[in-house]
Amino acid sequence: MRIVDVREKTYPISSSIRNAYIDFSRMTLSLVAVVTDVVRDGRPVVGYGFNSNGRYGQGAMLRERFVPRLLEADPDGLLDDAGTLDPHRVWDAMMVNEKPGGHGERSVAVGTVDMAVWDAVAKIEEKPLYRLLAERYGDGEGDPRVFVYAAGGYYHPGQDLRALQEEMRGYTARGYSVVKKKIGGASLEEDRRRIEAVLEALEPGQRLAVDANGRFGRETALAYAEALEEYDPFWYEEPGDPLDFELQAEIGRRYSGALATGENLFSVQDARNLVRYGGMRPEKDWLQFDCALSYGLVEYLRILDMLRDHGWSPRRCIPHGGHQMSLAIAAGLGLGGNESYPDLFQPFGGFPDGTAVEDGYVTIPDLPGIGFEGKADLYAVMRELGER
Ligand SMILES: O=C([O-])CC(=O)C(=O)O
Ligand SMILES: [Mg+2]
Repeated sequence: MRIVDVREKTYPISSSIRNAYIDFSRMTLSLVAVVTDVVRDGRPVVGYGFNSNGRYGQGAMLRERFVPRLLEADPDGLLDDAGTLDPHRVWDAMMVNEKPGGHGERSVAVGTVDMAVWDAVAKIEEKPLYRLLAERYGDGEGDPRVFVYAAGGYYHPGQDLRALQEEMRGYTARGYSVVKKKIGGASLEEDRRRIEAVLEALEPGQRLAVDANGRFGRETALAYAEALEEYDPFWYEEPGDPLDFELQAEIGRRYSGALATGENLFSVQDARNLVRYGGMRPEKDWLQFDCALSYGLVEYLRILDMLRDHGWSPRRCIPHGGHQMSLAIAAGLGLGGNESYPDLFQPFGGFPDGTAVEDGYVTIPDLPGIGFEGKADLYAVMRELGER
C-alpha cells in the first residue's frame, strides 16, 4: 500500500459575517486529497481533509514541508504491522525536523493531511470512521447518535433583532435544541438586547450559548460574566485571550455557569496547560479543541489520554469546527457532541444529505470513511481535486 499523491488547494469560505474579533470577508481553507494505490469499487481510494474556518488556507506550508516529507518517506515506514497506512506513522513522517512549541504555525496544515489519512484508512477498511475508531480506541461499537448544536448568531450587516430571532427559529425548526450566538462585537447593552431577543424566540427546554471569541480583557470579561448569570446560557465561550489561563481561572471562580474554551489551543501541550492552569471545572465546563486545527486525530487521541489522566471525561469535549471528522470522533470515542454551522462555511460544514437533526441529535449514516461522499455539494468539490 502506497500514498501515490497528496494534492492541496485553497478554497474561499468567505461571507460578510463577523464575530467579536474578525470578519470572514476573506476567509479560506485548504482541501487536501491523499491518493492511494488501493482500489475499491474499481477506483483508487482517496482520502479527503480540510481545516476548519478561522485559520485560512495552508498551501505554502503543505507544499514546502508536509507533502514533500510524506512523498519522500520510505513507503513501508508509513504502514502498520498489518500493512495498512498508519496515521501515527504518517504523522511522525510529517513532523520530522520540526522543533517543539510554536504549534499554531503548522498544526493546521498537519491537521488537514491527518484528516485525509483517516478518511482513506477507514475507506480501505470499508467502514465508517466512527466504527473504526470505536474498535481501535473506544468501546468497540461507538454510538452513531451525536449531540449537535447550531452555531450562528454572527454580527451580520443590517440584521435587526427580528431577523436574528428568525435566524435562531430557523435552527430550532430544523431540530436543534441548543443555538449559539456571538457576543463582544457590540456594547454589553446591545448584546443584552440581542440575547434577550434570542431567548424570547426559544421554546422551553431550548438553550442559548454565547461566544466572545477571546475579545475581552479582565474587566469586560467579568462584567459580561455578571450580566450572563441572569440569562443562564448553555455556556459562556472564550471570554478572554485563549492563552490567558489566569483570567480563565478567575472567571471560573466568579461565574457560576458553564464555561467553554479550547478552539484556539493547538496541541496536547497547550491543552494540558489549560487543564493545569485555567481553572476549568470537569463537572460543568466544556473543552472545544478541534483536531482540524490542532494536528489532527493523532494528536487529539493524545489530548483525550491527557484529559483522562487529569480526571476529565471525553463527554466534556464538544469540538469547534462543525465538520464531519469531529462528528465521527464524537460517535466513535464518546465525546459530548459536536458543533454545527447549519448555514455557514458551505459546502465544507454539515452532515451527509438527508441527515436529520432530532431533539438536538444527529445519527451518522453508514458510509465508509468520514462520510464526505454522502454530501453531494462537498463531494463535487472534493472529487475535482482528488479524482482528476
Ligand atoms: O467565529 C468563529 O471564529 C468560530 C467560532 O468561534 C466557533 O465556532 O466557536
Ligand atoms: Mg468559538
